[in-house]
Amino acid sequence: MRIVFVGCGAVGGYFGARLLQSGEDVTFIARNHQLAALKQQGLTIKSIAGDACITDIQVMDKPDAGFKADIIFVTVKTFQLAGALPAIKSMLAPHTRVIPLLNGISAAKNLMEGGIAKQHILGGLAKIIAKVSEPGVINHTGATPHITLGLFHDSEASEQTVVNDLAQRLKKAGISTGLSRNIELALWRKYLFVAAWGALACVARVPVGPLRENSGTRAVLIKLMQEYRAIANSLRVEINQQIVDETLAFIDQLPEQSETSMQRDIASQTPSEFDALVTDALNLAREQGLDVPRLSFCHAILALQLGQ
Ligand SMILES: NC(=O)C1=CN([C@@H]2O[C@H](COP(=O)(O)OP(=O)(O)OC[C@H]3O[C@@H](n4cnc5c(N)ncnc54)[C@H](OP(=O)(O)O)[C@@H]3O)[C@@H](O)[C@H]2O)C=CC1
Ligand SMILES: CC(C)(CO)C(=O)C(=O)O
Repeated sequence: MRIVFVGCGAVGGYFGARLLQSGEDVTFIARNHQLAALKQQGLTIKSIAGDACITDIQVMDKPDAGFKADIIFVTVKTFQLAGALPAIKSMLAPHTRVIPLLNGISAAKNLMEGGIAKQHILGGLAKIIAKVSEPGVINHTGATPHITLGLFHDSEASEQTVVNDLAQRLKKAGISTGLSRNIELALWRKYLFVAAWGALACVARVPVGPLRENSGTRAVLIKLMQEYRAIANSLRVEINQQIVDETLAFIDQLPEQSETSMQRDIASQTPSEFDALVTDALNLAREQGLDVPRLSFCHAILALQLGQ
């Protein structure tokens, strides 16, 4: 099975490397410094789950003519998805399945709006705390690396075979893998965590420790999570109080200094996933006629800072 990762950053590089170690046929579509480093020195993983150094990587900046994939994991950032579409499209054969591992709840929709037919797309999400520390080097510092796969509610039931086969390969590679019967809910659950925490953390400009310990910001965080929950519920995604409580409990046990990638990106004035994590949610709330005062506040402050 030919597995391609479009984007070889923290997520693509980590999971691609683990699949390579397990003997899978993996190709990366990469660019810039990462492309040069992968060609010259290979891929190095520095990880709390064990280091790895893999030379002789199959990597291209754009797929060769006629190069087709069986599985394409999309592992670029949300604002890079449109730019990755030509590479994805050129690797599609009728049986190819495309699995976005991006944060947010709109990647599948954006792939479809970008011209990728629905039958090619399966659901997925990644959990890991990792970053590219220097070209060719992925630093995994937190969380058990995990991938959840699942069919969308309107996918063909026969697609389950593809998902099951891929899950077996991921597990064989030592990757914690979950199969979700409700991938929309799983994506929203992750969204509730990373977007609500991220939006407030970007406004407050503090790591998670002070944000959750200060009674004022903790109260705002809880209300903001309820607003994300209300948006999900208005779309018939069953984020319930138990999920909100579990998400808060998860935030409560993160290392004090944790920050979200959107927070780091905004602080360093590099492009961020603000549109996918904050603006998308606000637009959905407006479409549904919901009053979301904390989300509106965070959006207004951040949009102003970002010059939008
Ligand atoms: N990092 C983490 O711990 C986690 C991240 N996520 C999510 O996963 C997604 C990916 O994040 P992450 O891996 O951190 O991001 P990175 O920035 O580390 O990696 C993205 C990579 O894709 C490359 N890229 C972008 N467009 C193209 C293109 N058209 N062709 C080839 N390569 C391209 C980028 O290159 P360049 O640098 O040159 O732009 C970069 O190397 C995001 O949605 C993120 O929110 C989810 C869970 C955890
Ligand atoms: C899980 C977490 C918080 C890891 O960095 C993330 O997905 C993000 O920061 O975007």
